[in-house]
Amino acid sequence: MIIAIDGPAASGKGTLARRLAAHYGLPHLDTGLLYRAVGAACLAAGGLGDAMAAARIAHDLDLTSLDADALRTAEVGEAASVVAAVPEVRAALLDLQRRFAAQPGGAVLDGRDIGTVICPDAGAKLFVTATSEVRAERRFKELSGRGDAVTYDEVLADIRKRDARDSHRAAAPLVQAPDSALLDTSTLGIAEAFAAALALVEARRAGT
Ligand SMILES: Nc1ncnc2c1ncn2[C@@H]1O[C@H](COP(=O)(O)OP(=O)(O)O)[C@@H](O)[C@H]1O
Ligand SMILES: Nc1ccn([C@@H]2O[C@H](COP(=O)(O)OP(=O)(O)O)[C@@H](O)[C@H]2O)c(=O)n1
Repeated sequence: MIIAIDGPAASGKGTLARRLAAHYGLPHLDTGLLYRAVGAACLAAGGLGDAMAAARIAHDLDLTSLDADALRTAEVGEAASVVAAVPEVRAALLDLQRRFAAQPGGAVLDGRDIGTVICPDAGAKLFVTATSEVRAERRFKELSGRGDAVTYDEVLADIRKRDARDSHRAAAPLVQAPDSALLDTSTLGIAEAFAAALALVEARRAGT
């Protein structure tokens, strides 16, 4: 079974994807990390202005060398969102994601376009969301907890700007797939959100 999980920044999709993958014994791919890795490499190479350089970096991306912790900063999130709007970058990352999804037994992938573009035939699709204030609070706690010098207001502004860019770009915009189940986690803790996500996936498996 392929489980596709999409949603805006810090909605909790990665947390749910990891838990669902552990529950079903499936491999998990955090596709945001791919775009973060391309964004970080562009920053290191001098900037985000060269779309073709970004596409080359995406094409040569080595999945085994991703440093997830180093990539989860606000600055890299913003850079990821900029390079993610480049169609050639998305095209360069397409096969890798589809191959991951095609593993025997299935996989869990989370991102922005999994249910719409990468795995349109996924057996279960979730669109995870929460209010921007709740998401900013969660991301603020996460980033300040690891020692990043950010304020709540900066995180909220960053999330709003990134969501707007991700939703309004021409290439694979962030949009809920019509056949996905909506899960709003604004008032749910992690355990409650996981229980709700599991119930939605089980309902899809049962064909209800
Ligand atoms: N339902 C929830 N309640 C409270 N905190 C949550 C919830 N879901 C996720 N979090 C926390 O919010 C932060 C962002 O979650 P994450 O799963 O990384 O989101 P995303 O993958 O959508 O960016 C993490 O620190 C995570 O532990
Ligand atoms: N499938 C995906 C995953 C991420 N992305 C881009 O990559 C950025 C970082 O994604 P992420 O999932 O790591 O971000 P968070 O939701 O964790 O903040 C997003 O803002 C999107 O611009 C995308 O375009 N498509």
